[in-house]
Amino acid sequence: MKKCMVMYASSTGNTEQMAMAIAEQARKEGAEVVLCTASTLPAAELPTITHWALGCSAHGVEELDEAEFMPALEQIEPYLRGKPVLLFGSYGWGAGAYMKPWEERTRLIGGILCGEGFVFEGAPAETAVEEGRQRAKTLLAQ
Ligand SMILES: Cc1cc2nc3c(=O)[nH]c(=O)nc-3n(C[C@H](O)[C@H](O)[C@H](O)COP(=O)(O)O)c2cc1C
Repeated sequence: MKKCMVMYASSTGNTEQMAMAIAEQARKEGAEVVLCTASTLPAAELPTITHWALGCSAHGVEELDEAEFMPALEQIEPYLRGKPVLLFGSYGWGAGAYMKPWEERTRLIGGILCGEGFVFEGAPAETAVEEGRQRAKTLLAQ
């Protein structure tokens, strides 16, 4: 049984909207889904997860959210080795530049990236939500 964690941090709800769409699609693909925020990470679930969808918006100067997201990501990273990982998140003005170092970091710890990190501007438009659903399908097909 595939078990997908959709873990995210979202200050104004933009990345959260995408997390919901990805979680819904993952369920449609037949996976058990654990949907949580970075601050409500259920640590006991981590060893049981087979597929990962991790969402964080652009923070700082093209960085991940240090306060809420990074502590959860650091807890999760040991479990990403050899597993399919979809990265996603919303940005405001930087065209998603923050995603590249995150992709590299994920590769270095042995995560199997499900394509490039998926970025979208502001609140996700319906076209972005549809791409998110497609990304979730691709993730769960691995
Ligand atoms: C403190 C702070 C820092 C930000 N830094 C960036 C940035 O470096 N690059 C960027 O494109 N957007 C930046 N943004 C904009 C957010 O990424 C953008 O508004 C996004 O849609 C928020 O998504 P969320 O509601 O999921 O957190 C920043 C926003 C805040 C509040």
